[in-house]
Amino acid sequence: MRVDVVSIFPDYLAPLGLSLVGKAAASGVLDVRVHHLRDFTHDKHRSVDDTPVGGGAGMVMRPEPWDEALRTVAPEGARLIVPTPAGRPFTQALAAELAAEPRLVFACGRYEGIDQRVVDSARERMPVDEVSIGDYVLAGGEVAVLVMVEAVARLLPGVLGNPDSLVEESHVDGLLEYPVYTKPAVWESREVPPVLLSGHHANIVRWRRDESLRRTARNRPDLLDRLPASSFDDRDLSI
Ligand SMILES: COC(=O)COc1cccc(COC(=O)c2cn[nH]c2)c1
Repeated sequence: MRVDVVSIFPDYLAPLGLSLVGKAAASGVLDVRVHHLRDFTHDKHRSVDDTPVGGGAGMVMRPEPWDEALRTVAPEGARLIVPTPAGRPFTQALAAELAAEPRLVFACGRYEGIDQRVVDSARERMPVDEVSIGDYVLAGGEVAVLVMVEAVARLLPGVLGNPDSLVEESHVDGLLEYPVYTKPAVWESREVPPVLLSGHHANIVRWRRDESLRRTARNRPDLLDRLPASSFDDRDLSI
């Protein structure tokens, strides 16, 4: 997979060279390229923003540099992702969908945002997703890109040491993951739940499912509404 990122703060994307994503890049599974938006300006001050039409506080990113950057960086066949508080939610399902794409381009907005005509124009050339990583406002899209690239990269074949860990994790089966424990069996007088030491695989599976349901009911009751009724059969969900 090739990933291009356009930003006025390209150094913000340096962490993509580290750890998991860095290894994926080194192994050739992922090819990440970061571009400076100002390289697509032609005025003396390399300006990328201007005052908002219609008034209002702050500045808006000008269409010309973005249009040139995206036409240069994102030829046919790429999918454009624009992080924005006004976007559709970024979910594990969307991460899995993006992991199947050959090319992704991320546009990092700053200030009050990018002139909307850039997005409208790009939609005529390629698929465009305006995506939110959460209901809060950041100073720019760069951090959201780090989040999304990591969530996507870890799904790529060969990136995770143990791909089995992708099966039982939060949001894969619609539930939150059960609590996990390691040695020692007793730590600071706190025992690991005995069922996990019992060696009864079926009991362990059931306990973990119950804990997932309990944790989901406590932290994310909204997720329970989406589950098929069969998910609950005879379970007691007392939290
Ligand atoms: C058309 O899209 C745009 O103009 C995007 O413009 C901006 C402006 C300010 C900040 C951001 C970064 O995204 C978030 O804050 C964000 C994403 N998820 N949750 C919060 C993006």
